Amino acid sequence: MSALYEKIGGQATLDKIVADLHKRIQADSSVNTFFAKTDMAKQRGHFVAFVAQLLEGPKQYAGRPMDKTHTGMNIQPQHFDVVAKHLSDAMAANGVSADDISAAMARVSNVKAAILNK
Ligand code: HEM
Repeated sequence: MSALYEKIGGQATLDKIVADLHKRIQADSSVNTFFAKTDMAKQRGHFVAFVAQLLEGPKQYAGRPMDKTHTGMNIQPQHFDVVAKHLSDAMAANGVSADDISAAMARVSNVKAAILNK
């Protein structure tokens, strides 16, 4: 079990963070068009599993790799930054400390290259 995954409150907190993140994304016209045809309930499950794994929690992500998932979307750095900011705000809103948010976001930035310009 990872210190970080446990520290932020484990699965229960992560579920809340990702639900909150999706609300923020859907309310933001600079990124919500990307998700127009997405089944958000299904995507939420995948995202929770992926982020749990990223934080060294249980290995349960069984979705597609990041480059394949985002193929054809032509995601630009500004889109990535908007989604990353919503994720960081969602963590803060759910009681994650500033230090833990920084550590989590450093891991999220590791997947940036796999997601951009695909
Ligand atoms: C912040 C880092 C990001 C991570 C860790 C991430 C992770 C994921 C994961 C795990 C999935 C589900 C994969 C699957 O269904 O097999 C997914 C799907 C998706 N992502 Fe990302 N993503 C990120 C950033 C973004 C950004 C910036 C955008 C666009 C602004 C985006 C757009 C999408 C869309 C539209 C889908 C759904 C595809 C579909 O409907 O099948 N993602 N992402």
